[in-house]
Amino acid sequence: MTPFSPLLVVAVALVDADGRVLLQQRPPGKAMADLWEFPGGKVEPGETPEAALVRELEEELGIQAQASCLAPAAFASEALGDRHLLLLLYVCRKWTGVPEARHATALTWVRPAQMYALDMPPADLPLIGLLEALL
Ligand SMILES: Nc1nc2c([nH]c(=O)n2[C@@H]2O[C@H](COP(=O)(O)OP(=O)(O)OP(=O)(O)O)[C@@H](O)[C@H]2O)c(=O)[nH]1
Repeated sequence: MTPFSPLLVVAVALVDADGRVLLQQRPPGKAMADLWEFPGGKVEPGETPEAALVRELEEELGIQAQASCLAPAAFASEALGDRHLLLLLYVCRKWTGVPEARHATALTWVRPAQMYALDMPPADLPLIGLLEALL
């Protein structure tokens, strides 16, 4: 039997002072192009989830967050092509710098209830209600 080897991805709901959450739009030409997603990405071998998220925030948005400011919030478990995605969602309210779209097509700040109107990856859909309850 093939061992179960999930794709481990970390993502974060960056929450501003008005309770809005940052989403970024995936660029054209990539899988799930144009969908709105939480900043984040794959955990590399040997990395902790928190270190991976700190790295992704710097790479994707040019902001600095401390691992201690990343609060584990929810997770998603979803088939993704021939893999199985485990997505760990953190909440973060404190960072340094102003997010800029270094990889994404665009950024937007929205309340969780507004996410239902956006096209998001299937794994993210159950996370919207959880964020509504949480924030
Ligand atoms: N960052 C992020 N990834 C998500 C979300 N939802 C979701 O299904 N994913 C999936 O999780 C994986 C994230 O890995 P990634 O960001 O490193 O990969 P990528 O496809 O953008 O590009 P890459 O493999 O060229 O780096 C992608 O397959 C992405 O579609 C989300 O809300 N945020």
